[in-house]
Amino acid sequence: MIYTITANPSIDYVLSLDKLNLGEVNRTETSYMFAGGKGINVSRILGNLRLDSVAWGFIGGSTGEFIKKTLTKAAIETQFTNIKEDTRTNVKIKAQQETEINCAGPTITHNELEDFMSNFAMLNSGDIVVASGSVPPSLGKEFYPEIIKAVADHHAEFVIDTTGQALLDILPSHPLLVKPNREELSEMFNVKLDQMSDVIHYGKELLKMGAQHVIVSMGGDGAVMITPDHVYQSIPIKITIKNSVGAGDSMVAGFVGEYHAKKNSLDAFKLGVACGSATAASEDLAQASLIKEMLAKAEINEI
Ligand SMILES: Nc1ncnc2c1ncn2[C@@H]1O[C@H](COP(=O)(O)OP(=O)(O)OP(=O)(O)O)[C@@H](O)[C@H]1O
Ligand SMILES: O=P(O)(O)OC[C@@]1(O)O[C@H](CO)[C@@H](O)[C@@H]1O
Repeated sequence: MIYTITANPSIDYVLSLDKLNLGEVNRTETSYMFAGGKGINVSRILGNLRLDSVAWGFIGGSTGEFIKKTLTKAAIETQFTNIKEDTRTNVKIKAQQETEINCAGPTITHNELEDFMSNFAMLNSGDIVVASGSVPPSLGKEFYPEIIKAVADHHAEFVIDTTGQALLDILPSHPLLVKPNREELSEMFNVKLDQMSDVIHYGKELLKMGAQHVIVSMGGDGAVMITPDHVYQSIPIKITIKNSVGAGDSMVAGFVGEYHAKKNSLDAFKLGVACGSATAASEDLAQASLIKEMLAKAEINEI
C-alpha cells in the first residue's frame, strides 16, 4: 500500500483576476476551493490513476471536513487524525503572476500526535510512505525524523518531499526518492546551477549522501533523474500552462505509483514526468486521460 502523510493539509482557495492591485479592493473573476496539501495531492493523483493509497494527516473543523468529504467522494481512503483546531486555508492568486499565501497551520497537541503515530503499526515491508509539505509549527523539526524511524521499524520505504537542511538531514536514512526543484537544489548547496552538468553534479551529491533516486524538476525545462547507475533527462513536453500548483506533487505521485507497482525506476520517472506536465496543463490536478496523453508524448534520454 502507499500511504501519504500531509501534516499540514489545506483548502486551496484559488482566486483568478485580471490584475492584482496591492492596497486596493480587488474583485475576482472566478474562485474555486480544492482539497490541498502536498501529500493529499499525491493521493488525489494516485486516485485519478485508479491506484490505491491511504491518506494520513491532521484534520480539523469545517475546513478539514471539506477535505475529508472531497477525498471520500473521489474514493480515496482516509485515516485522518482529528484535531481540535481548524485545518488552514491557503490562498492562490492567479493574476499577472501566480502569488501564493500559505498559512502556518493549526496547533497539534501531544495527544493528537500520539494518536497519529499509532497509524504506523499497520505498515508492512513493501509499503511506501510519502510525507510531503510543511509541518505545523507546533510539531517542529522532530516530526519527519520520527516518521522515518517509525517507517524503518516496519521495514517500509519512505519518500519525504521537503527542502533545505531538512532534506539534507534525511538522506542518511536512504529515502526511496527526493525531488527538489532546481531552485531548491541551488539553495541547498548555495550554488548557481546554470548548466545541466551542474544540476547533475549536485543531484549526484544527494545520491552520495544516501538517496536511492534523485529527481531534479525544472518546470518547463523538464527534469533529470539520477540513480546509482544511470542519469536520465526528460525532454520538456510542450503544453499551455494553466497552473503550476501541484505539478511537483503530481510528479512524486506518478513516480511512486509506478514504482510501487513494478519497481522499474525508468518507467516510474516517465509516469512522474507525464503527471507533472499534465497537472501544469490543467486547472486542478490532472485527470487520467490527460496523463495518458502526456505519457505517450514523454521522451526520456539517458545521458
Ligand atoms: N510548463 C511546463 N511545461 C512542461 N512540463 C512542466 C511544466 N511545468 C511543470 N512541468 C512538469 O512537472 C514537473 C514538476 O514541475 P516543477 O519543476 O514546477 O515542480 P515543483 O517546483 O515541485 O512544483 P510545485 O511546487 O509548484 O508543485 C517538471 O519537471 C515537468 O516535468
Ligand atoms: O505550505 P506547504 O505545506 O509547504 O505547501 C502547501 C501547498 O502549497 O502545497 C500544495 C502544492 O504543492 C498545495 O496544495 C498547498 O497549498
